[in-house]
Amino acid sequence: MKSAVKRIGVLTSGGDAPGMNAAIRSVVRASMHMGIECLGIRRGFNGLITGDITSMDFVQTSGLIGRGGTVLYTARSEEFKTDEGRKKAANTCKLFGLEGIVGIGGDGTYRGLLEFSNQEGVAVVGVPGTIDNDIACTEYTIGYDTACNTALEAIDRLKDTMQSHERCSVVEVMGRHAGHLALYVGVACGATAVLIPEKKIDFERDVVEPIRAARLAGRTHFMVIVAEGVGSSYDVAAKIKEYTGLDPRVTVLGHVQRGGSPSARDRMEATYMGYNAVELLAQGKTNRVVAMQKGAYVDYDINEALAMKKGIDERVYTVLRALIGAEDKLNI
Ligand SMILES: Nc1ncnc2c1ncn2[C@@H]1O[C@H](COP(=O)(O)OP(=O)(O)O)[C@@H](O)[C@H]1O
Ligand SMILES: O=P(O)(O)OC[C@H]1O[C@](O)(COP(=O)(O)O)[C@@H](O)[C@@H]1O
Ligand SMILES: [Mg+2]
Repeated sequence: MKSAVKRIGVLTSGGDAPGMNAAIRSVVRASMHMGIECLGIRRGFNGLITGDITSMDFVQTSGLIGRGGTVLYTARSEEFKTDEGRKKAANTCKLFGLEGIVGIGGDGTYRGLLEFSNQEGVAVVGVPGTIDNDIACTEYTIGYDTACNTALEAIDRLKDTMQSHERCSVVEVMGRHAGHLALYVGVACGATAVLIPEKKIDFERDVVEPIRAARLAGRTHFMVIVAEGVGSSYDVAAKIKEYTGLDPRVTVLGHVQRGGSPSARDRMEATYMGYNAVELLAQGKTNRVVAMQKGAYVDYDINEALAMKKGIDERVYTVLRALIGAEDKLNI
């Protein structure tokens, strides 16, 4: 098959995620395999505006599969949200002969790609990369598995010292709009309570009662997981003190969750999705995003993808509530 594009660029944008490097490697090598030249665009959309472009080849992508972060750097570009910014980016594409862009990032990155393609006619494909797993069209985003495991490892360590001191721990997990990470980690660490932005919080029901139930069962240390999007974990801790008399310690896991060598799953997803993205451009397609649905790799129109909504996995939430001894009994 002859490729529809001869030269493309790859960029990473928004918050970084473990596995972005593996995706870059895959995009570059898949391109070479399909007879396409792939250039690296540094610093997200800013690099497209300023012409911050670097050549990429087989050797340069060697060793990238296991490296955290993104060698292309990432950025949040306000200028790209303007017509003038995108016009400058289009001139960069003309100068370097870029006919297509693969953008690895979150929903914001998809919006940027869409605006750019609509305004300037450059072919674009998005690859889902964010630890938040909050992109509606896909069950999985690159980085999520590693971030879950990183958070879990830290929480397991915290649990040791919380157990020794018979304390309550409040742990803030990343996710400014989404609670997928907090919920998953909460279930996996056997948390006493989990607070996520998708669920309206009744403090007595969702925090105090689970702590009480654990105490009545003989437990003397408690783990409360709070998603960033819920608000300040310090406020949650102060409220626990007020309601229970416990003196919680707060840990904000923060950006440590975004670092580290990607897990096997993230390396695999990044490699597959990167390959699929290049294949779409080679086939002459544009305005697509690669995704996973029911465990299979698929792709969507970006408009369609951005219009989709994604809630938390209600089944996981139900199981969590059941296992923390919440009162909402099922009628079976
Ligand atoms: N409506 C938009 N028009 C143009 N560019 C956008 C738009 N929304 C987001 N972007 C670009 O995408 C970048 C990344 O988006 P952001 O929401 O920060 O991260 P993520 O891609 O991880 O969701 C923004 O900094 C901006 O450059
Ligand atoms: O890097 P910053 O600007 O501190 O942003 C923090 C945010 O980025 C994330 O880590 C990832 O979000 P995006 O992938 O949408 O950029 C969020 O969980 C967190 O709220
Ligand atoms: Mg986002």
